Amino acid sequence: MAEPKFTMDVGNDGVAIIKFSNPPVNALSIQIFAGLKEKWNEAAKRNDVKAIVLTGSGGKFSGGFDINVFEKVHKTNDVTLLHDISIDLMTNVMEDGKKPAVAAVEGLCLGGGFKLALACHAHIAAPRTQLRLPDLRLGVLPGYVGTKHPPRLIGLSKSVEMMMTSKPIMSEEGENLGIIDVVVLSTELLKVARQWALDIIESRKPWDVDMVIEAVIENIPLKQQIFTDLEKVCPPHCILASNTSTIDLNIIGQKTRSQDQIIGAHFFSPAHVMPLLEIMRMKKTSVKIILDLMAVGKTIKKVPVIVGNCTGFSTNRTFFPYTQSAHFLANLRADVYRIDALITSFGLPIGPFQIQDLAGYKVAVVVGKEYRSAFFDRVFTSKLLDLLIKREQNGKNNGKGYYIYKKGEKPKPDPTVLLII
Ligand SMILES: C[C@H](O)CC(=O)SCCNC(=O)CCNC(=O)[C@H](O)C(C)(C)COP(=O)(O)OP(=O)(O)OC[C@H]1O[C@@H](n2cnc3c(N)ncnc32)[C@H](O)[C@@H]1OP(=O)(O)O
Repeated sequence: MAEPKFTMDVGNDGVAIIKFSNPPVNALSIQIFAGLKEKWNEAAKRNDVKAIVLTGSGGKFSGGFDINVFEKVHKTNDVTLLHDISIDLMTNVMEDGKKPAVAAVEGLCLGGGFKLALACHAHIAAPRTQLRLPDLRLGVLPGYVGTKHPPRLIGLSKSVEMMMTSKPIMSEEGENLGIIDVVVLSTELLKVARQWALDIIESRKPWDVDMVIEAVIENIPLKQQIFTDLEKVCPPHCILASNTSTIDLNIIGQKTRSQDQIIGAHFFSPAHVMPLLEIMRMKKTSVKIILDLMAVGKTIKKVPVIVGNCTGFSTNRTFFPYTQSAHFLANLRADVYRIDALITSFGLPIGPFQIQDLAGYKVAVVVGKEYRSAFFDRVFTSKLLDLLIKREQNGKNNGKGYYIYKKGEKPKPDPTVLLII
């Protein structure tokens, strides 16, 4: 075999093309991993490099890990030959890199080569490129990022099929499945990959998204602490989202320096059923973070709607006066069950008091506190919930609320509630 070679050409547009060569099939030896790591670190440090394109030479991306090394390991039992530099390269250097990377693959993209491509943020392929995880055929489990990225990109069943059968798929099928972003002519491969990298930098295309969603109870100091901690451990491109339904994001992010990364991702209960995803942006939230969250929302088949930032955002700002009106009427001695019945006969699936039972009263109490502090001159304060909590009623989660909940039975009004009113 000829000596492995690496080149890095940095264009005026800030895209570094890193090319590796190890004829005949660009097999991944320890020298290749070490050389790629060196080039990647150089690209990460250089101010004139904004993004990276990774490609193999000679019309082949890579035939995978150097199988001669496997043979040596089998013969000698010396597992140190399988140096962990490859894992370090793919997970710590490439995946955690702060600059977007695009893989331009053609011909062969097998085993470790496929995983090397998957560790990049986007994947462009030439026609009829072979994508394959042949690891099991060699008696090893697909390592590196091989069990992590395929399930995220093409779902569990197709990934397991690829891993268990070691059968290849072609780049055209990969594009249909979503593991390849686009298939382009071999002559266009580098041009398209380069433009893709620039589009990621300019926020015209999303990165593979890193995202954290905070979903603790509506408690300001707790949320602030969580975001201060997240800022220390998450990379700068990571979406730092809060599932708050109510608290102003400026307050949540007040103690961080990462306000451009902070955004609201309000999933509606029950989150696995309700399609709406309310995306709340602050003035400082970056366009890239908004676009990335939109892409995540669409990927998980939600309906993302972008709204501005204020206490209650858009849905709870509308919903809260509705609940308040119901409580106002109850305080005028209207029958809570009649209110719920009228609302359901109007066409809503359940009434305001039953919704409160489902959400639990603790949520209603903390949310009410936020509204009182933000809109103190226009909030009606009812004692009803406090009185119910004193009677150890907390809605559906302890079976006792405005309604009585028993397994297998429809909720029944609790007539003693009317006595309190
Ligand atoms: C942990 C990691 O994720 C583990 C992995 O990466 S597992 C995946 C390891 N890779 C593989 O299993 C691929 C094995 N190779 C093949 O299937 C086929 O060789 C191929 C499809 C790449 C090419 O097939 P074909 O065009 O018919 O050429 P073929 O004659 O087989 O190979 C050409 C040369 O490349 C060498 N070669 C192919 N793959 C190689 C590899 N992965 N490592 C080292 N050498 C390899 C062959 O030994 C041969 O060398 P020679 O000319 O000196 O005899």
